[in-house]
Amino acid sequence: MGIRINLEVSGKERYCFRKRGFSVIQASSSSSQTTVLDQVSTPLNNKVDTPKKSSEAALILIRHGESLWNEKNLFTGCVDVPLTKKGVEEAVEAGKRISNIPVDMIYTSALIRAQMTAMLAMTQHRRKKVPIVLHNESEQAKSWSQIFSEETKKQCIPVVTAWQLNERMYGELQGLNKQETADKYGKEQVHEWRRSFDIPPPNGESLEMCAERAVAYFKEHIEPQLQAGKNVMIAAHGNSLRSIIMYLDKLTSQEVISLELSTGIPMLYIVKEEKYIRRGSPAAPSEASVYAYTKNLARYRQKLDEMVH
Ligand SMILES: O=C(O)[C@@H](CO)OP(=O)(O)O
Repeated sequence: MGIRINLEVSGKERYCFRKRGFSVIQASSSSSQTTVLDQVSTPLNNKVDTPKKSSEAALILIRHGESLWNEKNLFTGCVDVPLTKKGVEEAVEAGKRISNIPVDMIYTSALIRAQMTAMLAMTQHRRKKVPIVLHNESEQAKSWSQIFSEETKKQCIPVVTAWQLNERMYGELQGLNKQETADKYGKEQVHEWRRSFDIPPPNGESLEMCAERAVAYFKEHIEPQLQAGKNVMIAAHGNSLRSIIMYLDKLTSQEVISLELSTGIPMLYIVKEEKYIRRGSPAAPSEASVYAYTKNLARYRQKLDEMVH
C-alpha cells in the first residue's frame, strides 16, 4: 500500500488577502424535509470527508471541455451547446486530475457543456460519491426530490446550477465564426470585443458586466460554503471563470485581459483564514502545480488510499 504525497507548490503561487469578513449561512432546513440540499449547510458526519482540521477548504475551478461550437470556432456565449467527443475526454481527464481532492458541493452554470463537464469529471473521483442535481425551481420539485436515507444522503454531492455562472452573453456575435468576424471587422476590433474589460460586443455583455453577476453569485452563495469548510467545485466558462479568478487573485482590469483559460483544465485554490491561495496556475497548469497538496489534502488522499486497499 503506497502513499504518494506530492507537496510541490507552483512557483507562480499567489496569496490573496481578503479585506473583509465572511458570513456563514446557517442550516435553515426543517427537520421533516430532508433533501440533498441539506448537505449545503450541514457538515457531513464522515471521516473521509472532513479534511478540515484547520478550517481549510479546497476550491476547484474547471472550464468546460471543448464544445461543438469551440470546435467550429463560433462565438457561443449563452447558446446551450454540448461537448464534442474531445470535450468529453477532456472532462474525464480533468476528473482524473482532481480525483484525490475532496468535493462536498458542485456549482455549475445552467448550460449543458458545464454540467456535462462536472458530471463526467466526477465519474473519475475515487470517493465515488454521486452528484445529484438540485432542481430548485419550485417547492414541488424540491419535495419530489427528497431522499429518505441518511446513509444515502451522505454519499451524495449536491449540484447547484446557476445561470449567473453562464458564459458572458455575446450578443450579436453568437453563432458567428470568429475568423470570419475578424476578417470582416478587423482583428483589433474583434480582439477588443473578446478581451477588453469594459467594452461589450454589440448588444452583449462586457467582461465587467459578466463579472457583476458571476462574482456577486460567488460572494453570496459559494464563498459562505467555503468559509464553512465545504470543498467546492465550480464548472463554468471561459469568461465567467475569468471574472471569478479576477476576484480571487485581485487582478486589475489590465491584468485580466491576458488571462486565458484552457478547456477542461482544473485549477485548485485553497481557502484558508479568509485567503485564497492559488495552487494551480491558470496560465500554465503543470502537473505539480495542479496536484500541489496541503497537509489536509494529503491526509484526505491517504484515507482514500486506505479505503481502496
Ligand atoms: O465563444 C465564446 O463564448 C467564448 C468562449 O469560447 O469565446 P471567447 O474566447 O472569444 O471569449
